[in-house]
Amino acid sequence: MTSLDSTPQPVPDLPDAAGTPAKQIPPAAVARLTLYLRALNTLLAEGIERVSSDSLAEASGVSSSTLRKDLSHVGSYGTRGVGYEVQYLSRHIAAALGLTHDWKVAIVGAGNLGKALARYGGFESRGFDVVAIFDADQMVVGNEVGWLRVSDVADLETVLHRTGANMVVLALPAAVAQGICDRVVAAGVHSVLSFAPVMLQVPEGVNLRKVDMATELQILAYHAQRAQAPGQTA
Ligand SMILES: NC(=O)c1ccc[n+]([C@@H]2O[C@H](COP(=O)([O-])OP(=O)(O)OC[C@H]3O[C@@H](n4cnc5c(N)ncnc54)[C@H](O)[C@@H]3O)[C@@H](O)[C@H]2O)c1
Repeated sequence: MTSLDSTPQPVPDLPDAAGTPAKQIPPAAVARLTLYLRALNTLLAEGIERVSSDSLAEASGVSSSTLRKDLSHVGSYGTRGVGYEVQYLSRHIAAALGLTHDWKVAIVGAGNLGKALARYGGFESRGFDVVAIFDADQMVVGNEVGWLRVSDVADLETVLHRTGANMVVLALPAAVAQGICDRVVAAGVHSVLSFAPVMLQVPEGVNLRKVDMATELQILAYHAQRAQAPGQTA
């Protein structure tokens, strides 16, 4: 049994741009690749075709040497004096991160958080299609959330299969999260993102990520406090 928290975890067998399995990319580098991708997509939207490693590093908030090392994991080195071709590199990183797949996301829990996530328009442009939202409360089932209608969690397995959902977000109370997670996994979904404030257990081979804003705020508070302490630099 494995249980992961929001600490970046090793990502095995990421495919390279050609779709063949590549060697494992260190978790911290995977996290930074998402930053580079975001910066590259901003450049693309601005019509910029080439970028130097220094500029891309600056836009991503990392050093040039870190950027070059991270990009070497996806086999993309750029050309000295010419830099990186923005569209090519963006596609290359997206492929390495598995973002060229068709991800269909189902949300379980149509409360404050679940509804906000379902209504957020920014997932689709990044390749994540929200295809279903569930709740157990019969006052909520059948309600419209964005363009979706809330399904009864009693029909979880049927709707997951019908919609082809391959990722599930848990926006549920802690007390029910493990039971729902078990059903999701038994239904064949192997990627779960949980907002529930509880440690979940999943079988080997299932990727579980936990988002915990309170922990992130505590880490931020720690750094802020250190920065304010006499003799410390930010
Ligand atoms: N990780 C974070 O940063 C973060 C931030 C905010 C909230 N949360 C957590 O996310 C969860 C949702 O928060 P919220 O504010 O949306 O709560 P909420 O009470 O508004 O929504 C929870 C929803 O889950 C539904 N539900 C309860 N049992 C269910 C079941 N067995 N199957 C399906 N649906 C069920 C409820 O009917 C309700 O609609 C909570 O556990 C909360 O603590 C985490």
